[in-house]
Amino acid sequence: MTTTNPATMSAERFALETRNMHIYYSAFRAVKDVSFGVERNKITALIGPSGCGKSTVLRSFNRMNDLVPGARVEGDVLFRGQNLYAPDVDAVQVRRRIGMVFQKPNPFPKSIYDNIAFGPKINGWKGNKGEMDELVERSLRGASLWDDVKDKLQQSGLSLSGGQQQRLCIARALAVEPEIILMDEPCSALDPISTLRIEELMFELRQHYTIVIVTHNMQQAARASDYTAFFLMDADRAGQLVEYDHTEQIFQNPKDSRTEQYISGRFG
Ligand SMILES: Nc1ncnc2c1ncn2[C@@H]1O[C@H](COP(=O)(O)OP(=O)(O)OP(=O)(O)O)[C@@H](O)[C@H]1O
Repeated sequence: MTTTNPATMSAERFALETRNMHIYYSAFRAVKDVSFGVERNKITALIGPSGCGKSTVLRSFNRMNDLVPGARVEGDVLFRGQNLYAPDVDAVQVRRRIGMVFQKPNPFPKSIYDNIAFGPKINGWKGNKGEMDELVERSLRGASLWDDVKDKLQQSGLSLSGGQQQRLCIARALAVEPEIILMDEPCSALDPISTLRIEELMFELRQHYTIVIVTHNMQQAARASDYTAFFLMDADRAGQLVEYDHTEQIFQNPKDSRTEQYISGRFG
């Protein structure tokens, strides 16, 4: 049967969709009237000058803003066609299906193995030890870290290099089998080689997951994303979406002159 309902069609195409989304911190409107769809199994980069609301938008995608007193979202944020902010939606379940990797690698002060096993366990993991071993291996392989750590799974996650710690955090996110991975400047604390490794990893992960990344690094957005959303503050300091398109289009032939000025380094 062909689907003709526009809401269902957009849920099939988009992993996430915002419609007239406004985000406030108490009385301050940080993000104004943002509407766009995040394509499934693609990498979408959010770019724009400091303070334009990139992280705020990213955090709205898995209800991380709920943890900030005074923060509130208006409008719709749809995940599989369902409003993430509907009263019957459990934010903890949302965060299981929409994982997050932060700017600074933040492994738990536990063994490498337990860093991975922790999430599934608190989510009510029912398997046996052998199955957990498999899940740990699969997650570490998924984050391209298995070969580095397979002989030292009981060592502390904090003993790894910065780039390895970030891949451990990605493995930890994968362990709870999310559909979407949000990354907030995941490479800003890493050296160029570790950065490239994470970018290669993102390309691999794209086969199975949808990725949204906030980055300050324009080269990174240009080389490592499929779609780019460019945000800018208006006169009231509220972040607005200026342009959203294929990354190639944004970087080679942007429609809005402000995008052109930003990517050519004339402001921000
Ligand atoms: N917890 C908070 N409480 C109050 N205001 C906040 C909070 N977090 C962010 N803001 C404000 O919301 C606006 C958007 O911030 P946000 O961190 O989303 O921007 P950004 O584009 O990610 O910036 P940067 O690139 O510097 O990380 C800014 O004016 C910021 O001061």
